[in-house]
Parts: sequence; structure tokens; C-alpha cells
Amino acid sequence: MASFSVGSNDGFLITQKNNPLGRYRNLCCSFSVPCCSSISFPALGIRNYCKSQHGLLCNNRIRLLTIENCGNKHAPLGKRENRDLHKRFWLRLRPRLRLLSSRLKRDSIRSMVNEFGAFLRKHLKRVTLTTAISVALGLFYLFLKLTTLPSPKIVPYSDLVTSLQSGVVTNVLFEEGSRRIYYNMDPQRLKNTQTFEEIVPVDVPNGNLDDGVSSQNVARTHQGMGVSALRKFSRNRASTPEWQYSTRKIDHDENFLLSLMREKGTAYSSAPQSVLMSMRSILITILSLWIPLTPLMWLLYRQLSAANSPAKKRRPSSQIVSFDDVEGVDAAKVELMEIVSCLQGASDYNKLGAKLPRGVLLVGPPGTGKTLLARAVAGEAGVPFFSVSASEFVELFVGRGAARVRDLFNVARKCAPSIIFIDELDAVGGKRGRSFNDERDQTLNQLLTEMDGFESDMKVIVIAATNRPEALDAALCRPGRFSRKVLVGEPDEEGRRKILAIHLREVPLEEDTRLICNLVASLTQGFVGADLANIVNEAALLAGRRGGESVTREDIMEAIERARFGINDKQSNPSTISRELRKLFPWMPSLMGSQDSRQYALQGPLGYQTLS
Ligand SMILES: Nc1ncnc2c1ncn2[C@@H]1O[C@H](COP(=O)(O)OP(=O)(O)OP(=O)(O)O)[C@@H](O)[C@H]1O
Repeated sequence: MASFSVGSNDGFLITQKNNPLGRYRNLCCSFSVPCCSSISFPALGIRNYCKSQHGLLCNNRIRLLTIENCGNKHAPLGKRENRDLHKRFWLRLRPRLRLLSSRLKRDSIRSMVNEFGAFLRKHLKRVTLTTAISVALGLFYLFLKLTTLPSPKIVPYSDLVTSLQSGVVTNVLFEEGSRRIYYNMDPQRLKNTQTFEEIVPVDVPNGNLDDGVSSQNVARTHQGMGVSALRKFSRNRASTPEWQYSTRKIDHDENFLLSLMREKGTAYSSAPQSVLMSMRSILITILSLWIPLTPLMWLLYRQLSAANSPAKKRRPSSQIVSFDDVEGVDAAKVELMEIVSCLQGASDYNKLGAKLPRGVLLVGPPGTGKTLLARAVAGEAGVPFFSVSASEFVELFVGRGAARVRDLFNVARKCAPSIIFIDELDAVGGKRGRSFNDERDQTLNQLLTEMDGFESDMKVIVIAATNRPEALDAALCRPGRFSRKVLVGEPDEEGRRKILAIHLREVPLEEDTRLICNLVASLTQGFVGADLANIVNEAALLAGRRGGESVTREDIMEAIERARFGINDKQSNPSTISRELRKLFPWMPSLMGSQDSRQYALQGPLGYQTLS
């Protein structure tokens, strides 16, 4: 049996030497490229030519590794395995190295350095902080590592007494400021008396403890060492601890212990804890306290930081909304348009002794366009607009909400003329004294104070929106604060038509837009602006789902059904829809008689009018 290593990356061969055919027959071929359909070896050590299944000619030099040459029978196999592993490793590594070098060629080192520099400049604060923390932790670790001492074996107090009585204890140290007693035993004397294990069991004891041992000669301590001395010290001490055993004092037993030591002639002393050890324990305490405290501190920082202040959240100017984008709420629009013209200085209200209203409260059901109106005011007035949700003032820590209100108004005053929009005012503006929520009351108080504090020529207008005006504190609604209350109600049919026209502006319709608007407006009594916007969006999505180019009447009808009844299995069953519709609109006889409501619905606009 002989084994050959092929001098290429393809693998290795094991061939049979004493072949009856007088040829070296291939027994095993573990090539990474499966090749060598037939191999013959005219002579060993000579070039081997083989043809792979891919038609490639391999030119491999074969070296003979005979077992006879090796003292150990198993050695060649082990070597071969090693070599095989080695080759595989290189085979895998090579393409990676090639990739890395090509990448390095592509991105020059200079550009990488530049990128790194730019990154550092961008995140300088973070990088500095991270580096400082890492260095501090590294130093802590180094210090702890260098000051590590081999700890003495902790034994029960009774063992110390037994050892003292048997006279094997050579010296004892009482540590000042702690309850530790360290002691050493003479191994020679120990052998003479008892076996080591009999005297000192290994388990860790506990006992009642007390301080107050008189100090005498101070034994060797390890105070005031330099780093190199420290390292040497710790290396030396790593093998042999200074004190072999340690135990804890028992209360009121010092006298007995002292008399025992005097009687046996044992050397005893007391010493303060070494400076290094004290520092070590302080550091460990600090670390073990700070690691769990860090997330808490971070939370606190997040809560208190000005970065979260609503004052920072000014709406970007790209989302400009005008009054043309709001329909169906004409009365509210007129009221707000007046304020805009006052802000722009178009109307000379001062001449008549009038003052600009400080606050406007938009009241109405959800989705009627209160927020949209406020945004339209900002867009039309062309002044800085601070939009916040009142819930952003609700804070964990008492006083933080009030501070945020103060910040917001300060910034708005600096940017005057400006508009502050507070959405869902009831989150902080609820009646005071109804709960024990001090934080909310303080926030509200601050809001009241800030709104009082405006000078009439300051031109900061607060627009607030709420769905629950009845829940608001009376002080908020008094004249001088939210003196103007504007009802933003559900749109009527004409209003719905106009709102639909706005939302259908960008939607390609199969039919005439006006016809569809009339149709949908007549079918959607009680729907508010948000519902209508949603219907248009759903219809466009449905059209997209069936791959249509434009939105058809059917899409819009289905979108209305979805808006009314939701999306469920019943949706697909028209007779179920009819049943639902019958329950809701019992006065619609013609529709209910039909098997398929949609078929009926497609009859024409007149047919839909019966729905509303
Ligand atoms: N009158 C309207 N004209 C045009 N679009 C409207 C109108 N009302 C609502 N919409 C549409 O509905 C969306 C939501 O409206 P908006 O957020 O203003 O309602 P809201 O009254 O503030 O609701 P909420 O009280 O729940 O905050 C708007 O973005 C807009 O697309």
C-alpha cells in the first residue's frame, strides 16, 4: 500500500503498489474538482497526466510516501489528513484573499482613511464617550488583575480555636475595620499532631462577628506599592498566599482567643486593610453599583434632555397645506382665515382697539379636519408652526411636562409671529383636582400661565383641537385664553362632495369626477373627511389589486362597503351585505328585493340615492 500526495490543489491519491496487473490502480481520489477518470502511473515520482471530466488536463507531480519509510504505521495517514486539511484550508482562504485584495485595490487606503476621518468628525462626541468608557473599563480591569491576590482558605472559626489549642498556629493577624482573622500554621508541627484535613476542613463557615481587637505589632502588609512591584508581588503571591487561612470573628470571644494565643505563645497582631485592597473593594462596589444603574441614568437623561422637547419639533415647510385643501367646514375656515389675515397684518384690527385672539379651540368629532385646518393656517400665514400633541407633555417626572410647555412657548415667542398647535388638548387640559395626577395639573397650570403671559402684540397664536370639549378645565376656555371656539362638524352632502373632489384630484377615474362625487356624497351620510379620504384611497388600492389603469365605479362602491362594514368574509357574499343594509336602512325596499346588491347598485346613480 502506498500513498501519494498530488502536487496540485486538486486533492490526494492512494494507490495500490502491488497490483497483479503490474500497474498502479487508483483506489481513492478525493479531488476537489472531480477528475481523473483513468490514471496510470508508468513510474513513481514521474509526472502524472490525467484528464478531468471537464476536459482539463491536470499535470500533477506525485511523490511517494511509503509506509516502510515511516517508523510509525499510523503516521502517514495522520500526516496525509493534516496535509489534506491544510490544502482545504488554503483552497477556502484563497478566493477570500483574492476578494479582499480586489476590494483593497478598488477602494484605496486613502479614501478609506478619509471615510474613517469623516465618520469620526461626524460622531466625535459619541466616539469620545465610547473611547473614554472603554479606557476607564480597561484600566479598571487592569487594576483588578494586577491587585489580584491568592485568597487564603476560608475555614470555620472553630478550626482556628482547635488549631490554636493544638499549638500548630504560628502567627495570627486581626484585620482592622473588618471581621477577618488571618492565620498561618506550621506544617512541621501540623504533621506531628494531626493530619491536615482533620484540622482544617475546606467548607466555608459563618458566625457572629465583632470588631475591637487591640492592635499590637503590625505584621507584614502590602501597602504603597508601585505598579511593577505590584506585578511582581502578585506574581510571587499567585502561588503562595501570604496568609494560609482566614476566618471571621465571633462576637465577645476575643478575650478567650487572646488568652489562648498568649498561653500557647502564638504571635498575633492587627493591621489595617491595605490601601490597594481598600481601593479594590471601592472600585468593585462602584462598578457593581453603576452597571445596573446605567440604564436607569440613561432613561433619566432621555427624559430630561432638551432634545426631546416639543419645541424642537417644528413642522418641515415641505408639507404646506392651504385652505383650498380643506372643504366642508366653511364656518371654521372663515374664522381661521380672519386670524391669518391678522397675523399677516392685512387687517388693521388695532385701529378699532381689537386684540388678536390668543387661542382658538377647534372642537369636533374625530376626522373632521381639525388638524388639517391648523396646518392650513400655518401654510397660509407663512409663519413658524409648532405642532405638538398634548400627550407629549405628559411626563414621568413631576415638573418635566411644565418645563416642556415653558420651552415651547419660549421658542414660539422668539419666532413670533408664530403658531402653536396643540392636538388632543384634553390629554393635559382636563379638569383639575379630579385625580391625584400632580404632574398633569402642573402642566396645565403652566399652560394657563403661558397663555396669560402673552403680550397682545406678541403675535403667538395657540390653536388647540379636541374631541371632548366638555372634559376641559374651565380656566382654559375662559376669554383671554381659548376665547374663540370653532366647531368643526360633520360635513353635509355638499361638503362631502367638495372633500371628495379634493381627494379625487390625483386619482384617474373611469367616469366623470363630478358624477362620482355626487354619487358617493349621496351614499355617505355621516361620513367625515377622514372617512372620505379613506374611501378614495381604498378604491385606488382595489383598482391596483385588479391591475386596472383607472378607478371604476365598482371599486368605489366596494370601498364604501368596506368602510361601512369592514373587511371580512361577509364581504364576498352580496346577500349578506343586503341583509346588513336592510338592518341599517329598512326604508330601502328596491335594493333589498334584489339578490345581488352590487348588481343593483350598478344600475345607475339614481339607484344609489336610495341608500342615503
Ligand atoms: N374637511 C376636510 N377636507 C379635506 N380633507 C379632510 C377634511 N377632514 C379630514 N380630511 C382628511 O382626513 C385626514 C385626517 O383629518 P384630521 O387629522 O385633520 O382630523 P382631526 O379632526 O384632526 O381628527 P382627530 O380629532 O382624530 O385628530 C386629513 O389628513 C385629510 O386627508
